[in-house]
Amino acid sequence: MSWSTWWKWKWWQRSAGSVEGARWSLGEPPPLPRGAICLTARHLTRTFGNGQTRAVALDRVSLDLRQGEVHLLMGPSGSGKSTLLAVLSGLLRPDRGQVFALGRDIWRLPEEELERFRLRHCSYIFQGYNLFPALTAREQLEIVLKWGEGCSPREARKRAEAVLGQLGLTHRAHLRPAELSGGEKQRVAIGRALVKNPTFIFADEPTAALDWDNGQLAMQLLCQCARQRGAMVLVVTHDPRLIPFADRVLELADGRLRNDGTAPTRSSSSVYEHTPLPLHYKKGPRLHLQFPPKLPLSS
Ligand SMILES: Nc1ncnc2c1ncn2[C@@H]1O[C@H](COP(=O)(O)OP(=O)(O)OP(=O)(O)O)[C@@H](O)[C@H]1O
Repeated sequence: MSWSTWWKWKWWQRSAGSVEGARWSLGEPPPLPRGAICLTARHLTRTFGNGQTRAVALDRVSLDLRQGEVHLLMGPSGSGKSTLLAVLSGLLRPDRGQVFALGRDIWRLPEEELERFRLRHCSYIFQGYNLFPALTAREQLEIVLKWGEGCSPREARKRAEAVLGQLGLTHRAHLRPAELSGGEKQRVAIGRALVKNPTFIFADEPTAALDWDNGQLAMQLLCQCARQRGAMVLVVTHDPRLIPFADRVLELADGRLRNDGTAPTRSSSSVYEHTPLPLHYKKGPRLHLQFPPKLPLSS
């Protein structure tokens, strides 16, 4: 391959949002193989309040999370699930303990570097969608690319449209959140999480506000992201019906891990692959995400 062909190929990878291209541009090592430990927590402790109102949300929690796998974090209300997700994802500083992500102790990074790390590697999905009311579905995705990666408007639009197309939302791209159904809003939120090709996806009760059909669809999208794109997915949930989608299930009780997910769930990928789509989605084409999205070579 000549130098100019190589350069064009690298440019295309980068502009197409490919992980390889993005990593190359950051001078980072190649991605870890599926199943490799990519995020490690050691002895995490987090309390809120003091004196009589002191609550121990996390009590010396240690765990390992793996590339390309879907992890469920379960436990009773108040057991510390959201706190653990926030600490692991760089949103909430622990009182004690360490979080190693891609070999870096994230809570030792300077604030600016931590922010860059979150922007580049982490995506968040919440029960309440957290969409901007004034932006259309397409703009919700574009803003992530323009603001987070400094993409040109043209490139951002192309990538946003490609992901919305794969989510079956092309015909809804011009609508604002108030004009979308709950399931569509969650698909936009998932699209916004996926469009930047994150290394880690953190989802807090992503299916809680959805009916079961849309909940399954949301989980299928997250599973595809893990399987095809190699993302580490961590989902906080109360819903045991999501267990068949997971590679590993971690259980918290009173801020302590009952099990650390070391034992994988029964062949979850085959369960996932054979989970039928909800009936009304069978009428349309089956959703298959591709990472990076297929984009035309000419811009
Ligand atoms: N900002 C806060 N201020 C005070 N206490 C808090 C705060 N956030 C969490 N806590 C306390 O920490 C503990 C764990 O809360 P957390 O929200 O992590 O649990 P959870 O398992 O996610 O609960 P749920 O399933 O109900 O969302 C609870 O006792 C909670 O009251």
